[in-house]
Amino acid sequence: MAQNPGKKVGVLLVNLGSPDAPTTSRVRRFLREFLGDPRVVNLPRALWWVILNFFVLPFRPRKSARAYREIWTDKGSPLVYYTRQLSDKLAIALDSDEIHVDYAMRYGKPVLADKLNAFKAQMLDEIIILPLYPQYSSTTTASVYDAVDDVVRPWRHIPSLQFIAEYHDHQAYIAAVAESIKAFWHKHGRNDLLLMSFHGLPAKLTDLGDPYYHHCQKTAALIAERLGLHDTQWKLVFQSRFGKAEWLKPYCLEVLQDLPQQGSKEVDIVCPGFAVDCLETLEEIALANKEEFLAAGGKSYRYIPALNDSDEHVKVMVDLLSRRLR
Ligand SMILES: C=CC1=C(C)c2cc3[nH]c(cc4nc(cc5[nH]c(cc1n2)c(C)c5CCC(=O)O)C(CCC(=O)O)=C4C)c(C)c3C=C
Ligand SMILES: [Fe+2]
Ligand SMILES: [Fe+2]
Repeated sequence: MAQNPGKKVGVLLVNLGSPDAPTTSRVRRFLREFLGDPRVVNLPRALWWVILNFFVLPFRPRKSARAYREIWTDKGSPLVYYTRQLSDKLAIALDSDEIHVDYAMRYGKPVLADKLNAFKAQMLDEIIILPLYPQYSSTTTASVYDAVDDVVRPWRHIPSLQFIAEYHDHQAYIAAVAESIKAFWHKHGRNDLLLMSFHGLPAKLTDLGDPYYHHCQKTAALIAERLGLHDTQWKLVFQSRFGKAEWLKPYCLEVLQDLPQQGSKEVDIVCPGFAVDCLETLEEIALANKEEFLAAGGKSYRYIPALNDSDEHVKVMVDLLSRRLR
């Protein structure tokens, strides 16, 4: 990759994170850190502290741990495994002594501060942070910015810092997702309707200036366009609602429960907002929601995997970085 000779650059892929193990106590520890982040739950602190400690953490971890056990592998959490693989393969693809590639998690391990401090010890000239969130949200991307800021604040010498804020309409990303859908259809045949499901957010965040909803709409429309789909052949939905407030609509589960009565008994579902497979895709979408759809009268339901550590995904990362490295 072309870059200024002698300039040492660190590239850090950052993903959300997972518990260390699918047990109630480890999931509780993970959720305490995750849901304690004011970017994720933006309620008055004292009120949320009471809700979190008395109504969420005593109950949710048991249920979530059960879900994590459904998708846990001998290599650990799929999210952490695929992120590590992607990072390793990106390092090989960039093939440069001057570019140091690593990965970290916003919550849990590997700890973001450890990875940034390791970059500091290597006396890099520049650090590029690439959050693995194609669509920007204050709840995810901005939280990575906060965490990086917390780490570098005490440093005397802060190198150039670049953040890749989003890539929701990046040509290589859209093409990679569309091609992965085409490849799936080529192998398994094609169902009547394609659902594109994105992680949800509290709806009020859009009014407060969070562009996530618009990014998801744009990503989905571009993928549909690239696949040559008519409006009746695909639908955008939002999954993983948490709590009682209104989240972005339409809700994935409600749509799936209604579709069979409306005559759509066959669906394929893809989650373009998830760079790699995780609890929310493998358990909620591929397992739990499938059961609900079939119970509501659906006949065929297939989950199309995330880009994960595929060569095509590595190429997306190289393409995203190439302009920054030049
Ligand atoms: C409390 C509200 C939540 C917001 C807002 C939220 C936004 C958000 N999350 C992701 C990506 C992932 N979320 C994952 C798990 C997960 N998310 C929430 C809650 C919110 N997410 C919870 C409570 C959990 C934990 C599991 C559970 O108890 O249900 C994951 C999976 C992690 C894994 O280990 O596999 C991902 C990935 C995005 C992209 C997003 C906003 C755009
Ligand atoms: Fe989430
Ligand atoms: Fe979920």
